[in-house]
Amino acid sequence: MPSPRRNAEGRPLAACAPSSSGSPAHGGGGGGRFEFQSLLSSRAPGADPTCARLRASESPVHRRGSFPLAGAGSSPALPPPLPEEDRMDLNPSFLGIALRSLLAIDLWLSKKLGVCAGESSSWGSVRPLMKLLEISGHGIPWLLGTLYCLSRSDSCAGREVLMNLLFSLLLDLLLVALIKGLVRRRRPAHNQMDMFFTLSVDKYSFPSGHATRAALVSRFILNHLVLAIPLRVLVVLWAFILGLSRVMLGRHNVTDVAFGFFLGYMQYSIVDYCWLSPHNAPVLFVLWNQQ
Ligand SMILES: CC(C)=CCC/C(C)=C/CC/C(C)=C/COP(=O)(O)O
Repeated sequence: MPSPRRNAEGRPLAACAPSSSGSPAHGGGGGGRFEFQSLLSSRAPGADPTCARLRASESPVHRRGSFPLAGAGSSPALPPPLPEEDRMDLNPSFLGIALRSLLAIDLWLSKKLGVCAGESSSWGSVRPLMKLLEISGHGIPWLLGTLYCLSRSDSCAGREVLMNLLFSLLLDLLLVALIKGLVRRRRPAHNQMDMFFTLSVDKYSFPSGHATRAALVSRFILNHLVLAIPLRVLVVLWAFILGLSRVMLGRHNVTDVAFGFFLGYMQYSIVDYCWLSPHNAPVLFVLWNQQ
């Protein structure tokens, strides 16, 4: 006898749940993915409390007079209670519903905004410009640029700021790689994996490394460079457009970028708190000065 279909948590799906595995709507599939599939399974009629009530009332065991009788002339026997895990499925928590709704909106909006995901997309002609923007937020140019400026800097204050920028960029790479490896959310199905120089964890999309870098670097620049107002506005605009371009290119969902901005912003607070100076990290500065 075929075993019943189960949802992402391994709980049995009701018979009226639509079959959803392997559909392109689920982003190409992948082990443990928490996307439309779990959304459908929890909203499937079998998991919906209203539907469950309806089905229960249609069920032969619930029909008046059709219960198996406990004994001749006695009252009808009660149906056996549902197993614990089924009861949990029939009563999804408010948080669960809110998260699943957010996820559905996220996937829908990200697909709608992915207008440069391919050359044939509606804004396909802007794709080269978006890819240029992608390079402006890539880790390699930022790391190499900071190292180059450090090697050319002849003031103590300049070296201190650059040393901290280098520390920020490395911390960012580490944290993003760690979270991507833990969360393992696949990139959107409409993404073309044609990015310049990626690490193995970059097959995952949560959070967006470009968004974390954009928020971190722009906050760093605004706090440590004396810039005229128009240039400050330009820095903020760059960060915002870079984040938006990740979704337009189809690289990310909106929540990857939103969380990336949040993480980058918080990373700057960490850097600011642990600010490296010749007083608290003399070895670093002495070593660099000997270069
Ligand atoms: C020192 C070291 C390990 C440098 C690696 C720099 C590097 C390859 C960074 C990857 C940058 C990248 C492609 C991030 C992915 O950004 P998303 O916005 O697509 O998450």
